[in-house]
Formats: sequence, structure tokens, C-alpha cells
Amino acid sequence: MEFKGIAKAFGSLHVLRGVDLVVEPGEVFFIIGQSGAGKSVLVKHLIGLIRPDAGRIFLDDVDVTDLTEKELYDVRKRCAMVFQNSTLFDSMTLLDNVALPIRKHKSVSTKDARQMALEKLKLVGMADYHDRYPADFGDGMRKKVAIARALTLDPEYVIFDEPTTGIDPISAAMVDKLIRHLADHHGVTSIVISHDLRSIFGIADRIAMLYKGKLILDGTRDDFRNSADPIVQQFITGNPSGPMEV
Ligand SMILES: Nc1ncnc2c1ncn2[C@@H]1O[C@H](COP(=O)(O)OP(=O)(O)OP(=O)(O)O)[C@@H](O)[C@H]1O
Repeated sequence: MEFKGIAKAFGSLHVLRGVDLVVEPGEVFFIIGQSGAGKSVLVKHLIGLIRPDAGRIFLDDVDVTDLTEKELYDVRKRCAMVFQNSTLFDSMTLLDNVALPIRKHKSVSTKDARQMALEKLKLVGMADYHDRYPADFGDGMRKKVAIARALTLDPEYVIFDEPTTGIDPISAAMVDKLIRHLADHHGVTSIVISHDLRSIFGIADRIAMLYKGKLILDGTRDDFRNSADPIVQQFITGNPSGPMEV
């Protein structure tokens, strides 16, 4: 995944001011930064939910910047997004929740869709509970099912928007482990938007920090820990006072 010189403004609000970023195959790549820094805006460019004012976006070697809605259909199959508030249907079993996109996008029978959905539930460790309902589970397990649903069309790329925000630490660790597992054992390339320092320093291969519309650091966990940039240090230590404008 590659962003080249991405700029985006909404009216007078210049959210992105020239962002260059390459995510390598199989990486778990975190994008961090303050609320409103433009993390979601940046990743939404990848699947054509937002169009840039300037710059190009590539998926493999395909320039996806100007694709039509119809052409984006394929891109969205290859690159799934797990939204921050992706919710399950309470009235459907876990299996049917996951089978839903399969039935919508592939011309397969209900029985086959359920079999495929079961495979995805297996992948996230939830197959034993396939006939239960979302209300029976806590946030972490529900999030895992939402991830299984995002994996139904076998995406090569998955964007996770704040996957551990608002869930307890054990559930968050479960979700982190799953993201790492998908990269290490299934070759999924991930972009994870997060504020969760434990996740970031637990599972990131690389991290990029957005500040005032630009990337101020793109590097490994050690590059972040050892960075002399006071803004990076303030953010990763969660210090309320420092040079960062809030
Ligand atoms: N479609 C839109 N129209 C107008 N403004 C928008 C739109 N989408 C995002 N913005 C603005 O762009 C800025 C960046 O938003 P974005 O959602 O990318 O922030 P973020 O870094 O993901 O923050 P958070 O951590 O709070 O989710 C915000 O000020 C937001 O209000």
C-alpha cells in the first residue's frame, strides 16, 4: 500500500498536507496521532471513501486514486475495513452475522455460505460458539466476530480503525493477538489506527505518527522509543504537558 503526497482539506481545515507512506506486504503497520490528526481520513483514501485533493494512492502497483465506484468494488474486496463501531446484528447468530457478506457478494447457497463463515470463525477462535448470539459475549469476542466478518472475502489487506478502543485489557490483548496472527500465519497486511500504547508497542512492525497534516516519524517501535523528537516522546509517554499543540 502506498500513499504519495496525499493532501486533503475540508473547507479551510487542512487535514493532510503531503503524506508519503509505504506499507510493505505482511506488515502490521500502526498509524498514530492525536484525535483529529487525520488518521481515519488518510486510510479512507485507500478504498475510495475519501478522494485526495493532491497525491496518488497505490494498492500493489495499481493506482486506485481515480477509480470509479464500480472499479472500487474489487479494491474493497481486496482491502477490508473494520470500522471502530462495527456492530453485529443482535438477532442473528454469530455464524449468520459472518455469512451475511458472503451471501451478499458471492453467488453461493446458504449452506455453503455458512460453511465458509464457519472457517472464518475458526480463524478467530470463535467457531465453538457459532450458534450463539452476540449478546452472550463481551466486547473482545464480539470484535473478533466483526473481524471474522471482515475476512469473509479473503482480503489481502485489512484496515483496523481503533480495534481496541473502549474494550477491557484482556479483550484488547485478544484482538492484538489475532491481528498479529493474521499477519504471521495468513500473510494479511494490516493498517491499524490506534491510541492504545500497549497494542502499539506490543504488535507493531512499523509505526507512523501524524501531526499537523504530516508524518513526523515513520519507523520501528525502537525508532519511536529512541526518538529525540519531543512531540513523539510526549505522545508515546502520554504526557499532558509538552510542546504538542492540543
Ligand atoms: N467528511 C468530512 N467532512 C468534513 N470534515 C471531516 C470529514 N472527515 C473528517 N473530517 C475532519 O477531519 C479531521 C480529521 O479526522 P479523522 O477522523 O481523520 O481524525 P482521527 O485522527 O482519525 O481522529 P480520532 O482519533 O479522533 O478518530 C477532523 O477534524 C474531522 O472533523
